[in-house]
Amino acid sequence: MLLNPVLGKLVGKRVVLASASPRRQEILTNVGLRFEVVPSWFKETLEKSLFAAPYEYAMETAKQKALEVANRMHVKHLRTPDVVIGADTIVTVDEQILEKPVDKQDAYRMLSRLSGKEHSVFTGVAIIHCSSKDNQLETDVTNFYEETKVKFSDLSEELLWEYIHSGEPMDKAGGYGIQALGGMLVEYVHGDFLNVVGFPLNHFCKKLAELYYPPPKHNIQHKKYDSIPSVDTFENLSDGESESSNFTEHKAASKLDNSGMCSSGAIYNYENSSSVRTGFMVPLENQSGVSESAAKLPSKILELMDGFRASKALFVACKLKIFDHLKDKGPLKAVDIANEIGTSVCGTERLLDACAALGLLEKTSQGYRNTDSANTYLTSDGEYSLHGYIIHSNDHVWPLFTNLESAVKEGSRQNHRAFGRKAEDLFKDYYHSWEVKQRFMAAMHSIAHLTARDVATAFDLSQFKSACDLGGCTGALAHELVQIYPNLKVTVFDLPEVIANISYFQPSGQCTAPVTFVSGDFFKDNLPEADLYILSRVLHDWSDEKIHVLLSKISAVCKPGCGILLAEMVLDDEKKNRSTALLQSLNMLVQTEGKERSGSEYRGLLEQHGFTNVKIRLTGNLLDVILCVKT
Ligand SMILES: O=c1[nH]cc([C@@H]2O[C@H](COP(=O)(O)OP(=O)(O)OP(=O)(O)O)[C@@H](O)[C@H]2O)c(=O)[nH]1
Repeated sequence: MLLNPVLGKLVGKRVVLASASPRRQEILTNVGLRFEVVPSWFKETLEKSLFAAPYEYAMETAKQKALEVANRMHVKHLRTPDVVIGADTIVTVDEQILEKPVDKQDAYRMLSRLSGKEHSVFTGVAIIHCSSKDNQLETDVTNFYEETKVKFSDLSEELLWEYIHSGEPMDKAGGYGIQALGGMLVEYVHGDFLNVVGFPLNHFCKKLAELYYPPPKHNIQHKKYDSIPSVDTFENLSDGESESSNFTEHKAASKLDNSGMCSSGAIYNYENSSSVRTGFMVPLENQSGVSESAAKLPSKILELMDGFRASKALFVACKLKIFDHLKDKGPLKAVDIANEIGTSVCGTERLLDACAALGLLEKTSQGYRNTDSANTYLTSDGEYSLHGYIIHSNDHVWPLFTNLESAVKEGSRQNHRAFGRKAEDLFKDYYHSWEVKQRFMAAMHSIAHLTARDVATAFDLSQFKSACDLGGCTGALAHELVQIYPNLKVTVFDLPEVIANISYFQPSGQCTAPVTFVSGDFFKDNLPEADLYILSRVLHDWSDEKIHVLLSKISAVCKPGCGILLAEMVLDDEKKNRSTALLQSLNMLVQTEGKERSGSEYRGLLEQHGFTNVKIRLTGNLLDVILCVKT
């Protein structure tokens, strides 16, 4: 595909759009960019008089919007995004900056200023590349702006007020939307139309091209990307592995010395106008016998084809406790690690090398050591350890997924094939042995702990005095809730087998008094009284029929004003965009009678039981949150 190699460089990265603007979301979605939306909380209150030019104000605001999201995600989500995009659109006329009108009078003031005149629309954009070093967020900011000139016709008072009463001006810079009714006010546009709508796509692609395809060294002084690379240049911008696909590599590449060796040791060939990393070239002979890169290498498909290898390497490294073994130690040689854990040297060395290449370990001439992420997430005893979930994935999910074909053919769970027995009840499967129960609870605990803050803060829950976390397992979310809402009393309600086993997972040195554990089966037993019922990763386990049973029980004990908080991966209504959630739905197919559902599907289920005012928040973390109240 000729058009997408620049945006293709963002594939596989965690890209976040720090904007609530539906127009920006649409512009970027329309060109196939995959991203999460995390609206910025940065207030647009920078002192305008401090800026020499209006575009500097827009660029700075865009930067602050994006930095706020990058910082928040780094702290709250414990998962640093790779790229955060922020934007700010302003209109300038008669040396005045116009932003979004605060009310109809303000819209009138703006539009009457624009009537019959030419004005400028500036959008400032910030592209922030993020990384985490020693748990500190590191950011690399690229900032630019685009200007478009727009001329309005003379607008009569009547037209102005009719337009204002349409409601369109209110959330738009300068008080008009050029893409809709506001288009009728416009005599001409000079420049990028999408810039007026809120996002200068063309300039954005050029910036990405500059960042990801810097000009060859001998051209650096002369060549300026003053347009998106022409189409034949795009062909050189292969989407395959022959190009360095990573922003930091390009940073390194731009520091090349004369030997053609960059600081990371990769060799670059500057003979051609497109710089290529020779190590990843797949030489092909063309008719004139000249080698050229396999430009159409289907890297995405190859990545998917081999994805299971990377998963399994991670699983085995965790199972063998390699990250535990390396924790808090200097680099260790493969032979020492192999001797310690009782494995072959040749096999261990290959596994360690693969883990290093996957970014899980660092390899130096002295040996291997953990990355910061490995210390945080892959050792078995860290506060935010995912070890339990990884072992569960290896021992439980993996055998089930090997039967995915049968699950798809039969439309049902595959426990009998994977484990040789048909569990009559979903959770009986986990609780038949202490070891399996411990493993399952550790898995549930690690995800609940990692997502608890986002779930607890997605909505302001301070109006509720008591909450009952149905199926709340080890209480990870409950403990987070009582920290955030000190007046909230939380009861965790779960099966007796679970409640009997929670002590291992309780936070140490913390007052746990406000969390109470009650055992019972939410399908069979009376539910504890509460103002708010929480169902986190519960509904996805069950069929619609069972969900109706549960919701009608909750509805029966819920007074008006009481609510339900759901935490699930919420699918988009068309079920086509959120691959992690869609794969999770396959996961539900192989092991449960449930599935992941869209926002509309959850809304439909809840409304049937009198829970209205359904609000959905996509958190950008693993679980999204839905809040509704009983009317
Ligand atoms: O012709 C149009 N002009 C402008 C717009 C929309 O106006 C807003 C501009 O506001 P801002 O840049 O502050 O962005 P917000 O919407 O507040 O979202 P953030 O979360 O990014 O701050 C923007 O939405 C433009 O799309 C328009 O639609 N048409």
